[in-house]
Amino acid sequence: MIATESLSKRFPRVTALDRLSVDITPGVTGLVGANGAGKSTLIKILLGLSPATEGRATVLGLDVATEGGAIRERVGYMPEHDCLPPDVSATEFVVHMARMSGLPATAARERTADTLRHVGLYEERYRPIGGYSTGMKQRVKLAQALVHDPQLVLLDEPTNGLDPVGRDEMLALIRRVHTDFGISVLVTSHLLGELERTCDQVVVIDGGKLLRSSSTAEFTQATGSLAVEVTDSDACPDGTAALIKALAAAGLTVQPVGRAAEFAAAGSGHVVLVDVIGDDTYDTVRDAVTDLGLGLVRMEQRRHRIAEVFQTADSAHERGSSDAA
Ligand SMILES: Nc1ncnc2c1ncn2[C@@H]1O[C@H](COP(=O)(O)OP(=O)(O)OP(=O)(O)O)[C@@H](O)[C@H]1O
Repeated sequence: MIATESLSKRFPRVTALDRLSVDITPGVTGLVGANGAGKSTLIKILLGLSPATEGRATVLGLDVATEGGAIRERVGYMPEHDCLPPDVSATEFVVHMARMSGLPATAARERTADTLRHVGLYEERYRPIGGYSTGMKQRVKLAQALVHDPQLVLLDEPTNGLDPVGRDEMLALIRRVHTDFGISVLVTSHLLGELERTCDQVVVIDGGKLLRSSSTAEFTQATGSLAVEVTDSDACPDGTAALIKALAAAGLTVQPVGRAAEFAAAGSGHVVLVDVIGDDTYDTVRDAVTDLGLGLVRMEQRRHRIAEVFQTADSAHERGSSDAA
């Protein structure tokens, strides 16, 4: 769907993209990188709006250097920054954008109504945009990217400025753009974690260079540890501590509860991580829980979080540099 080959973009003082080669397949793809990593620069090159200094790129098989117009007919773009006129309503603005994309007047009005309903802005669509909340403005930006029924949308930081609930709603909406309409999505974010739930593929860039491009499933593959959560009982007022002791006595390695912060954040603090050494580890855990008379809330294979993949790489890198030093 998108392919870049040794793509570079140099500004006088900074190299925004540095020989980036990546293949992006249809579906929902996250483009992750810190501020200044080169995400917006890449999007502008892919739209044919800004020329690359070196290298090549194609979008839907079209060359960004020579076929920018054809690309923009087939691709929707949601820019990062606030760019909406405050004095017109969402309906007026999105109809205008649909007309600019070449839709006839009636089709533009119909598509606008459908698209605004889809992004959850139906009730407020006749009010001036200047009075909208940040979340509503982000939805208008998304609607104008979708209104001409593109094959692909490029969404630059669509969750920027949103609170946690707004972020979740926007991410769910982005997922539905693909599942309900079959439109492929490239979405940028500086937050690795939020794309893990939304994207099929994640591309990570840093300083304009590709760090990694993998399917989300590869990033989050199962680890060798088991997350176990138990209840307390009258006989064992601290069920977790009793379980840790029993499992250690049975020869299993139990990691400190503090490592299970992601589960604690989800509302359950009593999780222990047990290293799986074979199929009988599951039986050992079950038997220990039963012998102690505790309730087993869950026993599940733990998966990597994407951020951990990079933390591990960073600490290995730091260890390497201090060894060298
Ligand atoms: N027109 C420009 N002239 C000079 N430097 C630029 C220009 N556009 C971008 N840059 C620089 O290129 C680098 C990459 O910028 P870019 O906007 O692509 O990053 P980003 O990953 O999108 O970050 P952000 O999320 O903060 O926008 C930055 O160092 C930026 O300052």
